[in-house]
Amino acid sequence: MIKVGIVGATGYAGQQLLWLLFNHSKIDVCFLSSYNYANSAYSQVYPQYNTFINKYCIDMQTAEKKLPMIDVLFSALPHGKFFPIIEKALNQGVKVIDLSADFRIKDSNVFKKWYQIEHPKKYLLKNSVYGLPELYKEKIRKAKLVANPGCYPTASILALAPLVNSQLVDLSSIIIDAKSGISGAGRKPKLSNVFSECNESIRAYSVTCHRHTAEIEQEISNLYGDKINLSFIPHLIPMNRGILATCYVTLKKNISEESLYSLYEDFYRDEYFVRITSKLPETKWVKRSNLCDIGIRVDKRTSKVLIISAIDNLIKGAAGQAVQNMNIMFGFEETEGLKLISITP
Ligand SMILES: NC(=O)C1=CN([C@@H]2O[C@H](COP(=O)(O)OP(=O)(O)OC[C@H]3O[C@@H](n4cnc5c(N)ncnc54)[C@H](OP(=O)(O)O)[C@@H]3O)[C@@H](O)[C@H]2O)C=CC1
Ligand SMILES: CC(=O)N[C@@H](CCC(=O)OP(=O)(O)O)C(=O)O
Repeated sequence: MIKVGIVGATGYAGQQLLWLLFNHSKIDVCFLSSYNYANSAYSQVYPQYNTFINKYCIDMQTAEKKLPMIDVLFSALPHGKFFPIIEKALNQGVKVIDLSADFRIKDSNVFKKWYQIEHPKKYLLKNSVYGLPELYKEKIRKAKLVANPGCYPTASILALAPLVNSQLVDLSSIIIDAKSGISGAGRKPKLSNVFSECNESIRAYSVTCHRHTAEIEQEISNLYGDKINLSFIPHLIPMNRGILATCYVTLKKNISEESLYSLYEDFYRDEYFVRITSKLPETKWVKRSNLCDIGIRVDKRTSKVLIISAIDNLIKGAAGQAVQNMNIMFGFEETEGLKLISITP
């Protein structure tokens, strides 16, 4: 059994993480931190845990004192709130999995441009590993600090990786049109996320300036071996969870849909959580699972390739991927606690 602490356990991602860890056979959860609910019973915040989780939430100062008890610390705090404690955890030999964006962008100048702050722990960036297991499994195995990817980047990078890696892509052509359910914005109340503001409506937001553009570009450029700029357009849609990313790419030469399917199947041959599907993905087929479904179509009239991916933003896009990373870091089966499939309806 390994001992786990979660800071930010009362947010949507933290709660989803606790739900997954509760069903994991090798985990003992030692503490749960909250900001507004410190000293409240966790089951008061989320009554579905009544009789199952008897713990009380603690504040960050108390969490810090409990670091010597644990083997791994998950942070599901908002960006920027984890910096004061991360060093203390690492210095005490605690492995860290950070669900925020604080350690995803390797170049601190790029981080400053997109997050508008000077990175306060630059020296930790060189040792952080981008936690996308389908690309970085061996590095994750040895990592002490894993930066869990964002939800949109997970869906987008997995959709584009095989094609970009094959060097077939026209560099200037990539457009990602992505849609997210509202839980992607977290539990913290915000007027624009209120039911009557979002229901029966779809809106694009942060067009040309969403911070995930930098994260996707970093990984796509690494795969290609040269700097790639791309267009990323997120949309908010009126459902609780799920992301659908439609990626438009022009290839340097014509290639059949069948060959593209073979390319993708080969690339993800050993990856349990990626399914290459002939039927086009829908969020409902991956909801509440750690799966990423990917479908491909070639538009012969325009020579464009369309790659469509679907994930659950809170699982493969956050907590499930974090558990997948923990499994790899601690030598457990990668799928432990994550063999979940969607329920219909
Ligand atoms: N939602 C999603 O789909 C995804 C989220 N993420 C990332 O995961 C992290 C958590 O996101 P999410 O769960 O959506 O956010 P929420 O707003 O739902 O939760 C944030 C959590 O952090 C706590 N918190 C907030 N401010 C502070 C503070 N100043 N000091 C200490 N604790 C604080 C909150 O406590 P309390 O509730 O008690 O106030 C809560 O437990 C973020 O970094 C986000 O970017 C990553 C991928 C997907
Ligand atoms: C719908 C919605 O608001 N989504 C969030 C992305 C959440 C996420 O995955 O990303 P981070 O971990 O980088 O915050 C947004 O657009 O900021």
